[in-house]
Amino acid sequence: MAFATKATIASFGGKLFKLSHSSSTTGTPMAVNLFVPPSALSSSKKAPVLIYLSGLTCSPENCSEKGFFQHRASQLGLAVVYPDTSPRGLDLPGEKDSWDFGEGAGFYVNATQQPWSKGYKMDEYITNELPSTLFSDAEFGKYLDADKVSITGHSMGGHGALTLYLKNEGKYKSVSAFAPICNPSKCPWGEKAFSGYFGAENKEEWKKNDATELIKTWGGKDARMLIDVGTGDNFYKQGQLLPENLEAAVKEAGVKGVDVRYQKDYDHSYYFMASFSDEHVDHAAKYLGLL
Ligand SMILES: N[C@@H](CCC(=O)N[C@@H](CSC=O)C(=O)NCC(=O)O)C(=O)O
Repeated sequence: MAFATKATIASFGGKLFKLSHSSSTTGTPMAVNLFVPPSALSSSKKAPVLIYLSGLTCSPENCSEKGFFQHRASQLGLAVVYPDTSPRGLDLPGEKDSWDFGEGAGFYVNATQQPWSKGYKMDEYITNELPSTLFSDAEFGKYLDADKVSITGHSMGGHGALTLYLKNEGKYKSVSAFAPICNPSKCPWGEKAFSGYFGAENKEEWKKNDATELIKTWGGKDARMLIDVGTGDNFYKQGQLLPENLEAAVKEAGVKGVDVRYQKDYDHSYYFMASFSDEHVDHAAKYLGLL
């Protein structure tokens, strides 16, 4: 059994499994939460999967506890995977010095610069190791449909969802994001993270990991992309998110199927997330054949 089960919690008629496994990509134990809907628990029908990527400082707990994805996912028969946001316990110098870099802030990239290249490989972990380990697991694989996967996320995780979707055309059926960082090469959070993970001068690597840059050369026809941003979000007001830059790139590149919505007065918190999580689950469900 690849996963150790730390807790099994009843939620909206399904089960939330709090799991841990040993990752060869990060070189650490990794926590992950998995919600299995009642339909998959009580029959042999496998559930399509939505991967949710969390923001800065988060663990798998934040969204499982207060994102309310399980509400609609349970009704529709969708499984939800809540991974962690970075390796933990590598003990790299400076790893815990700030809340927006290092532990809890892996940015879903493969770091190329020392010491972060030792284990800060969250792109590889989320794209390959975690799904292949889950889908082939003797206990949990039987619940999950490996051919029907979508991705979503919040803030740093919203950017992770956008970039992993754009980098891996066809792997995910759709993408959505809440208050995503849209153009990290141009905002303080992203400049700090990319300088650390890739090096301040390595702008080619920055481009390959920036959603606004990636969409300029994206080859797909229909982006199936939903983005919500709150107009009362202080991080939006401070220029950390820059959704307008993404919208401009979408327009210039002629990409179809991108819906960016500005939600009046909503902030950056999980009150915002929970208010729209049903709609993001519906967006995923539409392309996963559940609606
Ligand atoms: N500690 C910080 C605030 C950190 C924060 O707001 N994190 C967000 C994600 S921000 C972008 O990735 C979050 O999701 N926090 C967890 C939560 O449960 O709200 C500060 O002091 O400003």
